[in-house]
Amino acid sequence: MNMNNKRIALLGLGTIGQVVFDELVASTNGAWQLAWVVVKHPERHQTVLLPTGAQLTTDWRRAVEDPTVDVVIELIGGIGVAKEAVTSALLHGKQVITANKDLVATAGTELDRLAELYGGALTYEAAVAGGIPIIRTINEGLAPDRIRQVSGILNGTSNYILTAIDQEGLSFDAALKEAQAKGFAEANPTKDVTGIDAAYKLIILTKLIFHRTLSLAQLAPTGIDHLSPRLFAAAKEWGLKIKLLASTWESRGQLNYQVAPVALNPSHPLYQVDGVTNAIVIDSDLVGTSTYLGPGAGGKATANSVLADLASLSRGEQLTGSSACLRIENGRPLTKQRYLVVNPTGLPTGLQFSDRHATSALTPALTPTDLQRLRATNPGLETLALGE
Ligand SMILES: NC(=O)C1=CN([C@@H]2O[C@H](COP(=O)(O)OP(=O)(O)OC[C@H]3O[C@@H](n4cnc5c(N)ncnc54)[C@H](OP(=O)(O)O)[C@@H]3O)[C@@H](O)[C@H]2O)C=CC1
Ligand SMILES: N[C@@H](CC=O)C(=O)O
Repeated sequence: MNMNNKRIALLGLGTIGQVVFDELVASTNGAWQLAWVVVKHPERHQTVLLPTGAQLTTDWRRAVEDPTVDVVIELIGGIGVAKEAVTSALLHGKQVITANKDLVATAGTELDRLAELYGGALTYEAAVAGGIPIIRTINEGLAPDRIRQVSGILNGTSNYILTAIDQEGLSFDAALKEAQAKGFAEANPTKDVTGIDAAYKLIILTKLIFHRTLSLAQLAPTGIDHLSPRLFAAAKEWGLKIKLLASTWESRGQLNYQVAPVALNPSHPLYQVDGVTNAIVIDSDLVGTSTYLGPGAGGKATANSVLADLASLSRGEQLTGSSACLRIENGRPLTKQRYLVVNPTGLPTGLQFSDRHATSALTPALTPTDLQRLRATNPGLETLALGE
Protein backbone atom coordinates (compact mmCIF):
# COMPACT_ATOMS: atom_id res chain seq x y z
CA MET A 1 0.00 0.00 0.00
CA ASN A 2 1.35 3.40 -0.97
CA MET A 3 1.62 5.45 2.26
CA ASN A 4 2.57 8.72 0.58
CA ASN A 5 -0.09 9.16 -2.06
CA LYS A 6 -3.21 7.42 -0.89
CA ARG A 7 -6.01 6.88 -3.35
CA ILE A 8 -9.37 7.57 -1.85
CA ALA A 9 -12.88 6.38 -2.55
CA LEU A 10 -15.37 8.84 -1.05
CA LEU A 11 -18.76 7.23 -0.43
CA GLY A 12 -21.43 9.92 -0.04
CA LEU A 13 -21.54 13.56 -1.10
CA GLY A 14 -24.13 14.87 1.37
CA THR A 15 -23.73 17.26 4.33
CA ILE A 16 -20.42 15.77 5.46
CA GLY A 17 -19.22 14.23 2.20
CA GLN A 18 -19.46 17.53 0.32
CA VAL A 19 -17.17 19.32 2.80
CA VAL A 20 -14.72 16.42 2.81
CA PHE A 21 -14.76 16.49 -1.01
CA ASP A 22 -14.11 20.26 -1.12
CA GLU A 23 -11.24 19.98 1.36
CA LEU A 24 -9.65 17.06 -0.49
CA VAL A 25 -9.90 18.90 -3.79
CA ALA A 26 -8.46 22.08 -2.27
CA SER A 27 -5.65 20.23 -0.52
CA THR A 28 -2.21 20.75 -1.99
CA ASN A 29 -0.16 18.50 0.26
CA GLY A 30 -0.04 15.67 -2.29
CA ALA A 31 -0.59 13.03 0.39
CA TRP A 32 -3.80 11.77 -1.18
CA GLN A 33 -5.63 11.59 -4.45
CA LEU A 34 -9.37 11.35 -4.94
CA ALA A 35 -10.09 8.31 -7.14
CA TRP A 36 -13.85 7.78 -6.77
CA VAL A 37 -16.93 9.62 -5.55
CA VAL A 38 -19.99 7.46 -4.94
CA VAL A 39 -23.53 8.91 -4.80
CA LYS A 40 -27.08 7.62 -5.07
CA HIS A 41 -28.64 10.35 -7.21
CA PRO A 42 -26.09 11.46 -9.84
CA GLU A 43 -28.61 13.91 -11.29
CA ARG A 44 -28.23 15.97 -8.09
CA HIS A 45 -24.48 16.24 -8.61
CA GLN A 46 -24.24 17.29 -12.23
CA THR A 47 -22.31 20.45 -11.42
CA VAL A 48 -19.66 18.73 -9.33
CA LEU A 49 -16.16 19.44 -10.65
CA LEU A 50 -14.16 16.27 -10.26
CA PRO A 51 -10.37 16.57 -10.01
CA THR A 52 -8.28 14.92 -12.74
CA GLY A 53 -8.36 11.14 -12.48
CA ALA A 54 -11.47 10.99 -10.25
CA GLN A 55 -14.70 9.32 -11.34
CA LEU A 56 -18.30 9.59 -10.13
CA THR A 57 -20.38 6.42 -9.83
CA THR A 58 -23.50 5.03 -8.19
CA ASP A 59 -21.87 1.60 -7.90
CA TRP A 60 -19.94 1.47 -4.61
CA ARG A 61 -18.38 -1.89 -5.58
CA ARG A 62 -16.46 -0.32 -8.48
CA ALA A 63 -14.94 2.17 -6.08
CA VAL A 64 -14.37 0.00 -3.02
CA GLU A 65 -13.02 -2.99 -4.94
CA ASP A 66 -10.73 -0.94 -7.17
CA PRO A 67 -7.31 -2.41 -6.30
CA THR A 68 -5.64 1.00 -6.59
CA VAL A 69 -7.81 2.45 -3.80
CA ASP A 70 -6.15 2.55 -0.37
CA VAL A 71 -8.71 4.42 1.73
CA VAL A 72 -12.50 4.24 1.75
CA ILE A 73 -14.31 7.14 3.44
CA GLU A 74 -17.86 6.02 4.18
CA LEU A 75 -20.30 8.94 4.54
CA ILE A 76 -23.50 7.30 3.36
CA GLY A 77 -24.94 6.54 6.79
CA GLY A 78 -27.28 3.83 8.09
CA ILE A 79 -26.56 0.12 8.21
CA GLY A 80 -27.56 -1.45 4.85
CA VAL A 81 -25.36 -0.29 1.96
CA ALA A 82 -22.86 1.34 4.30
CA LYS A 83 -22.25 -1.95 6.12
CA GLU A 84 -21.87 -3.89 2.88
CA ALA A 85 -19.41 -1.35 1.52
CA VAL A 86 -17.34 -1.09 4.72
CA THR A 87 -17.25 -4.88 5.10
CA SER A 88 -16.09 -5.29 1.52
CA ALA A 89 -13.44 -2.59 1.95
CA LEU A 90 -12.07 -4.30 5.07
CA LEU A 91 -12.12 -7.72 3.38
CA HIS A 92 -9.95 -6.11 0.69
CA GLY A 93 -7.53 -4.86 3.36
CA LYS A 94 -8.40 -1.17 2.89
CA GLN A 95 -8.28 1.55 5.48
CA VAL A 96 -11.79 2.72 6.28
CA ILE A 97 -12.81 6.03 7.80
CA THR A 98 -16.46 6.46 8.77
CA ALA A 99 -18.71 8.92 10.59
CA ASN A 100 -21.38 6.24 10.90
CA LYS A 101 -22.28 5.72 14.57
CA ASP A 102 -25.15 3.34 13.72
CA LEU A 103 -22.64 1.03 12.04
CA VAL A 104 -19.83 1.31 14.59
CA ALA A 105 -22.22 0.89 17.55
CA THR A 106 -23.96 -2.17 16.12
CA ALA A 107 -21.17 -3.90 14.16
CA GLY A 108 -17.94 -2.29 15.44
CA THR A 109 -16.57 -5.47 17.00
CA GLU A 110 -16.93 -7.58 13.85
CA LEU A 111 -15.59 -4.77 11.66
CA ASP A 112 -12.56 -4.21 13.96
CA ARG A 113 -11.89 -7.94 13.68
CA LEU A 114 -11.99 -7.77 9.87
CA ALA A 115 -9.59 -4.83 9.93
CA GLU A 116 -7.21 -6.83 12.11
CA LEU A 117 -7.53 -10.05 10.06
CA TYR A 118 -7.03 -8.45 6.64
CA GLY A 119 -4.47 -5.80 7.60
CA GLY A 120 -6.71 -2.77 7.13
CA ALA A 121 -7.96 -0.20 9.61
CA LEU A 122 -11.25 1.21 10.83
CA THR A 123 -11.35 4.72 12.30
CA TYR A 124 -14.38 6.76 13.33
CA GLU A 125 -13.50 9.98 15.16
CA ALA A 126 -16.46 11.71 13.47
CA ALA A 127 -18.97 9.14 14.74
CA VAL A 128 -19.13 10.63 18.25
CA ALA A 129 -19.78 14.31 19.01
CA GLY A 130 -19.08 15.65 15.49
CA GLY A 131 -16.17 18.06 15.75
CA ILE A 132 -14.95 17.17 19.26
CA PRO A 133 -11.88 14.89 19.09
CA ILE A 134 -13.21 12.74 21.90
CA ILE A 135 -12.07 9.36 20.59
CA ARG A 136 -8.47 10.57 20.31
CA THR A 137 -8.78 12.09 23.78
CA ILE A 138 -9.90 8.78 25.26
CA ASN A 139 -7.50 6.58 23.26
CA GLU A 140 -4.45 8.78 23.55
CA GLY A 141 -4.73 11.67 26.01
CA LEU A 142 -6.40 9.65 28.77
CA ALA A 143 -4.82 6.28 27.92
CA PRO A 144 -2.82 5.99 31.17
CA ASP A 145 -5.82 7.06 33.26
CA ARG A 146 -8.68 5.04 34.71
CA ILE A 147 -12.01 6.50 33.63
CA ARG A 148 -14.90 6.08 36.05
CA GLN A 149 -17.65 8.04 34.34
CA VAL A 150 -18.48 9.56 30.98
CA SER A 151 -21.51 11.77 30.67
CA GLY A 152 -22.60 14.18 28.05
CA ILE A 153 -24.81 15.85 25.53
CA LEU A 154 -24.15 13.69 22.48
CA ASN A 155 -26.91 14.65 20.06
CA GLY A 156 -26.70 18.07 18.44
CA THR A 157 -30.18 17.94 16.92
CA SER A 158 -31.91 17.30 20.26
CA ASN A 159 -29.92 20.00 21.98
CA TYR A 160 -30.67 22.42 19.16
CA ILE A 161 -34.40 21.67 19.49
CA LEU A 162 -34.40 21.95 23.29
CA THR A 163 -32.58 25.30 23.12
CA ALA A 164 -34.88 26.68 20.41
CA ILE A 165 -37.97 25.73 22.44
CA ASP A 166 -36.51 27.21 25.65
CA GLN A 167 -34.97 30.40 24.28
CA GLU A 168 -37.00 31.24 21.18
CA GLY A 169 -40.34 29.68 22.09
CA LEU A 170 -40.33 27.58 18.89
CA SER A 171 -42.58 24.55 18.61
CA PHE A 172 -40.92 21.13 18.58
CA ASP A 173 -41.70 20.62 14.88
CA ALA A 174 -40.42 24.06 13.84
CA ALA A 175 -37.20 23.54 15.79
CA LEU A 176 -36.67 20.10 14.22
CA LYS A 177 -37.19 21.58 10.75
CA GLU A 178 -34.47 24.16 11.47
CA ALA A 179 -32.08 21.43 12.65
CA GLN A 180 -32.78 19.49 9.45
CA ALA A 181 -32.24 22.56 7.27
CA LYS A 182 -28.87 23.15 8.94
CA GLY A 183 -27.78 19.56 8.17
CA PHE A 184 -27.61 18.47 11.83
CA ALA A 185 -30.33 15.79 11.79
CA GLU A 186 -29.98 12.23 10.55
CA ALA A 187 -31.63 11.21 7.27
CA ASN A 188 -34.24 9.69 9.61
CA PRO A 189 -34.52 12.27 12.44
CA THR A 190 -36.46 9.82 14.60
CA LYS A 191 -33.07 8.51 15.70
CA ASP A 192 -32.13 11.97 16.95
CA VAL A 193 -35.28 12.75 18.92
CA THR A 194 -35.86 9.29 20.42
CA GLY A 195 -32.37 9.10 21.93
CA ILE A 196 -31.16 6.33 19.59
CA ASP A 197 -28.40 8.44 18.05
CA ALA A 198 -27.11 9.47 21.49
CA ALA A 199 -27.33 5.83 22.60
CA TYR A 200 -25.23 4.69 19.62
CA LYS A 201 -22.58 7.25 20.54
CA LEU A 202 -22.66 6.14 24.18
CA ILE A 203 -22.25 2.51 23.08
CA ILE A 204 -19.08 3.51 21.20
CA LEU A 205 -17.65 5.48 24.13
CA THR A 206 -18.53 2.72 26.61
CA LYS A 207 -16.71 0.14 24.51
CA LEU A 208 -13.61 2.32 24.24
CA ILE A 209 -13.53 3.09 27.94
CA PHE A 210 -14.96 0.04 29.70
CA HIS A 211 -14.47 -2.64 27.01
CA ARG A 212 -18.13 -3.59 27.27
CA THR A 213 -20.48 -3.72 24.31
CA LEU A 214 -23.91 -2.45 25.31
CA SER A 215 -26.88 -3.05 23.05
CA LEU A 216 -29.59 -0.57 22.19
CA ALA A 217 -32.07 -2.85 24.00
CA GLN A 218 -29.99 -2.74 27.18
CA LEU A 219 -29.71 1.03 27.03
CA ALA A 220 -33.42 1.47 26.25
CA PRO A 221 -32.94 5.18 25.55
CA THR A 222 -35.59 7.78 26.26
CA GLY A 223 -35.64 10.74 23.90
CA ILE A 224 -37.16 14.20 23.88
CA ASP A 225 -40.06 13.50 21.53
CA HIS A 226 -42.60 12.79 24.29
CA LEU A 227 -41.96 15.93 26.38
CA SER A 228 -45.06 18.10 26.58
CA PRO A 229 -45.25 21.91 26.22
CA ARG A 230 -46.50 21.90 29.84
CA LEU A 231 -43.27 20.25 31.00
CA PHE A 232 -41.14 22.72 29.04
CA ALA A 233 -43.07 25.62 30.59
CA ALA A 234 -42.65 24.20 34.10
CA ALA A 235 -38.90 23.70 33.61
CA LYS A 236 -38.57 27.32 32.51
CA GLU A 237 -40.62 28.50 35.47
CA TRP A 238 -38.18 26.74 37.80
CA GLY A 239 -35.12 28.11 35.93
CA LEU A 240 -34.20 24.59 34.78
CA LYS A 241 -33.00 23.57 31.30
CA ILE A 242 -33.98 20.26 29.78
CA LYS A 243 -31.04 18.38 28.23
CA LEU A 244 -30.72 14.90 26.77
CA LEU A 245 -27.93 13.28 28.79
CA ALA A 246 -26.11 10.07 27.94
CA SER A 247 -24.00 8.57 30.71
CA THR A 248 -22.07 5.47 31.64
CA TRP A 249 -20.47 5.18 35.04
CA GLU A 250 -18.74 2.61 37.15
CA SER A 251 -19.72 2.18 40.74
CA ARG A 252 -18.51 -0.54 43.08
CA GLY A 253 -17.46 -2.74 40.16
CA GLN A 254 -20.76 -2.34 38.34
CA LEU A 255 -21.48 -0.56 35.09
CA ASN A 256 -24.47 1.78 34.99
CA TYR A 257 -25.81 3.55 31.97
CA GLN A 258 -28.62 5.87 30.98
CA VAL A 259 -29.82 7.94 28.02
CA ALA A 260 -32.68 10.21 29.06
CA PRO A 261 -33.74 13.84 29.29
CA VAL A 262 -32.93 15.53 32.55
CA ALA A 263 -33.89 18.96 33.98
CA LEU A 264 -30.61 20.69 34.85
CA ASN A 265 -30.06 23.24 37.59
CA PRO A 266 -28.01 26.34 36.68
CA SER A 267 -25.16 24.95 38.80
CA HIS A 268 -24.85 21.83 36.61
CA PRO A 269 -21.68 21.87 34.40
CA LEU A 270 -23.75 21.24 31.24
CA TYR A 271 -26.45 23.86 31.92
CA GLN A 272 -24.87 26.41 29.56
CA VAL A 273 -24.34 23.94 26.69
CA ASP A 274 -26.86 25.18 24.13
CA GLY A 275 -27.72 24.74 20.47
CA VAL A 276 -25.86 22.20 18.38
CA THR A 277 -23.00 22.16 20.89
CA ASN A 278 -22.10 18.82 22.44
CA ALA A 279 -20.20 18.37 25.68
CA ILE A 280 -18.63 15.38 27.38
CA VAL A 281 -17.60 15.29 31.03
CA ILE A 282 -15.11 12.60 31.98
CA ASP A 283 -14.25 11.66 35.55
CA SER A 284 -11.00 9.77 35.88
CA ASP A 285 -8.55 8.92 38.65
CA LEU A 286 -5.51 10.92 37.49
CA VAL A 287 -6.98 13.93 35.65
CA GLY A 288 -10.09 14.28 37.81
CA THR A 289 -12.95 15.95 35.96
CA SER A 290 -12.31 17.12 32.40
CA THR A 291 -14.87 18.58 29.99
CA TYR A 292 -14.76 18.59 26.19
CA LEU A 293 -17.02 20.98 24.32
CA GLY A 294 -17.66 21.79 20.66
CA PRO A 295 -20.00 21.49 17.69
CA GLY A 296 -21.68 18.08 17.79
CA ALA A 297 -22.96 18.08 14.21
CA GLY A 298 -22.73 19.95 10.93
CA GLY A 299 -20.70 19.58 7.75
CA LYS A 300 -17.54 21.51 8.54
CA ALA A 301 -16.95 20.38 12.12
CA THR A 302 -17.64 16.73 11.33
CA ALA A 303 -15.57 16.81 8.14
CA ASN A 304 -12.63 17.99 10.25
CA SER A 305 -12.87 14.80 12.32
CA VAL A 306 -12.98 12.69 9.13
CA LEU A 307 -9.93 14.51 7.75
CA ALA A 308 -8.10 14.16 11.08
CA ASP A 309 -8.48 10.38 10.73
CA LEU A 310 -7.14 10.62 7.20
CA ALA A 311 -4.14 12.63 8.36
CA SER A 312 -3.44 10.05 11.08
CA LEU A 313 -3.61 7.21 8.57
CA SER A 314 -1.25 9.09 6.26
CA ARG A 315 1.22 9.39 9.13
CA GLY A 316 0.89 5.62 9.59
CA GLU A 317 -0.55 5.96 13.10
CA GLN A 318 -2.29 3.06 14.77
CA LEU A 319 -5.62 4.42 15.98
CA THR A 320 -7.16 1.45 17.70
CA GLY A 321 -6.77 0.56 21.37
CA SER A 322 -8.38 2.07 24.42
CA SER A 323 -7.80 3.23 27.94
CA ALA A 324 -7.46 1.14 31.07
CA CYS A 325 -9.97 -1.68 31.30
CA LEU A 326 -12.17 -2.26 34.33
CA ARG A 327 -13.55 -5.69 35.11
CA ILE A 328 -17.20 -4.89 35.40
CA GLU A 329 -20.37 -6.81 36.01
CA ASN A 330 -23.66 -5.61 34.67
CA GLY A 331 -25.56 -3.17 36.85
CA ARG A 332 -28.63 -0.98 36.87
CA PRO A 333 -28.64 2.74 37.49
CA LEU A 334 -30.43 4.86 40.01
CA THR A 335 -30.80 4.92 43.71
CA LYS A 336 -32.66 8.05 44.87
CA GLN A 337 -33.29 11.07 42.71
CA ARG A 338 -35.23 14.35 42.80
CA TYR A 339 -37.77 15.09 40.07
CA LEU A 340 -39.59 17.97 38.45
CA VAL A 341 -43.24 16.92 38.44
CA VAL A 342 -46.09 18.53 36.51
CA ASN A 343 -49.71 17.69 37.02
CA PRO A 344 -52.49 18.83 34.66
CA THR A 345 -54.94 19.30 37.54
CA GLY A 346 -53.03 21.16 40.25
CA LEU A 347 -50.38 19.91 42.65
CA PRO A 348 -49.93 16.14 42.79
CA THR A 349 -51.24 14.41 45.87
CA GLY A 350 -49.42 11.87 48.02
CA LEU A 351 -46.28 13.91 48.84
CA GLN A 352 -45.35 17.00 50.83
CA PHE A 353 -43.59 19.53 48.60
CA SER A 354 -41.52 22.36 50.00
CA ASP A 355 -40.63 23.53 46.45
CA ARG A 356 -43.91 24.08 44.63
CA HIS A 357 -45.74 26.26 42.14
CA ALA A 358 -49.40 26.09 41.07
CA THR A 359 -49.19 22.88 38.99
CA SER A 360 -45.54 21.84 39.27
CA ALA A 361 -43.16 20.95 42.07
CA LEU A 362 -39.70 19.64 42.83
CA THR A 363 -39.81 16.40 44.79
CA PRO A 364 -37.50 15.34 47.57
CA ALA A 365 -35.16 12.45 46.64
CA LEU A 366 -37.34 9.48 45.63
CA THR A 367 -36.61 5.82 45.01
CA PRO A 368 -37.97 4.33 41.75
CA THR A 369 -40.73 2.71 43.86
CA ASP A 370 -41.66 6.06 45.47
CA LEU A 371 -41.88 7.56 41.97
CA GLN A 372 -44.05 4.72 40.69
CA ARG A 373 -46.41 5.20 43.65
CA LEU A 374 -46.64 8.95 42.99
CA ARG A 375 -47.44 8.31 39.34
CA ALA A 376 -50.09 5.74 40.25
CA THR A 377 -51.92 8.19 42.53
CA ASN A 378 -51.70 11.03 39.99
CA PRO A 379 -52.70 9.83 36.51
CA GLY A 380 -51.34 12.17 33.84
CA LEU A 381 -48.40 13.20 36.05
CA GLU A 382 -45.28 14.09 34.05
CA THR A 383 -41.88 13.64 35.66
CA LEU A 384 -38.34 14.53 34.73
CA ALA A 385 -35.24 13.67 36.78
CA LEU A 386 -33.32 16.68 38.14
CA GLY A 387 -29.64 17.05 37.29
CA GLU A 388 -27.99 18.96 40.14
N1 LIG B 1 -24.89 15.52 9.49
C1 LIG B 1 -24.12 15.58 10.58
O1 LIG B 1 -24.00 16.63 11.23
C2 LIG B 1 -23.36 14.38 11.01
C3 LIG B 1 -23.46 13.19 10.35
N2 LIG B 1 -22.74 12.10 10.78
C4 LIG B 1 -22.83 10.85 10.05
O2 LIG B 1 -22.18 11.03 8.78
C5 LIG B 1 -22.80 10.18 7.81
C6 LIG B 1 -23.27 11.03 6.63
O3 LIG B 1 -24.19 11.98 7.09
P1 LIG B 1 -24.72 13.17 6.16
O4 LIG B 1 -23.63 13.71 5.34
O5 LIG B 1 -25.46 14.07 7.07
O6 LIG B 1 -25.74 12.37 5.23
P2 LIG B 1 -26.51 12.89 3.93
O7 LIG B 1 -27.84 12.22 3.97
O8 LIG B 1 -26.45 14.36 3.84
O9 LIG B 1 -25.65 12.29 2.72
C7 LIG B 1 -25.66 10.93 2.40
C8 LIG B 1 -24.90 10.72 1.10
O10 LIG B 1 -24.84 9.33 0.83
C9 LIG B 1 -25.27 9.08 -0.48
N3 LIG B 1 -25.94 7.79 -0.54
C10 LIG B 1 -27.05 7.40 0.14
N4 LIG B 1 -27.37 6.13 -0.19
C11 LIG B 1 -26.47 5.73 -1.09
C12 LIG B 1 -26.29 4.53 -1.85
N5 LIG B 1 -27.12 3.49 -1.70
N6 LIG B 1 -25.24 4.45 -2.70
C13 LIG B 1 -24.42 5.50 -2.87
N7 LIG B 1 -24.54 6.67 -2.20
C14 LIG B 1 -25.55 6.78 -1.32
C15 LIG B 1 -26.23 10.20 -0.84
O11 LIG B 1 -26.24 10.34 -2.25
P3 LIG B 1 -27.12 11.46 -3.01
O12 LIG B 1 -26.50 12.77 -2.62
O13 LIG B 1 -26.92 11.16 -4.42
O14 LIG B 1 -28.51 11.30 -2.52
C16 LIG B 1 -25.58 11.38 -0.10
O15 LIG B 1 -24.62 12.00 -0.93
C17 LIG B 1 -23.94 9.47 8.54
O16 LIG B 1 -23.45 8.23 9.02
C18 LIG B 1 -24.23 10.39 9.72
O17 LIG B 1 -24.79 9.72 10.82
C19 LIG B 1 -21.88 12.17 11.85
C20 LIG B 1 -21.74 13.33 12.53
C21 LIG B 1 -22.46 14.53 12.18
N1 LIG C 1 -27.71 13.82 13.91
C1 LIG C 1 -26.53 13.88 14.70
C2 LIG C 1 -25.38 14.24 13.83
C3 LIG C 1 -24.09 14.03 14.47
O1 LIG C 1 -23.74 12.96 14.93
C4 LIG C 1 -26.69 14.91 15.79
O2 LIG C 1 -27.61 15.73 15.69
O3 LIG C 1 -25.91 14.90 16.75
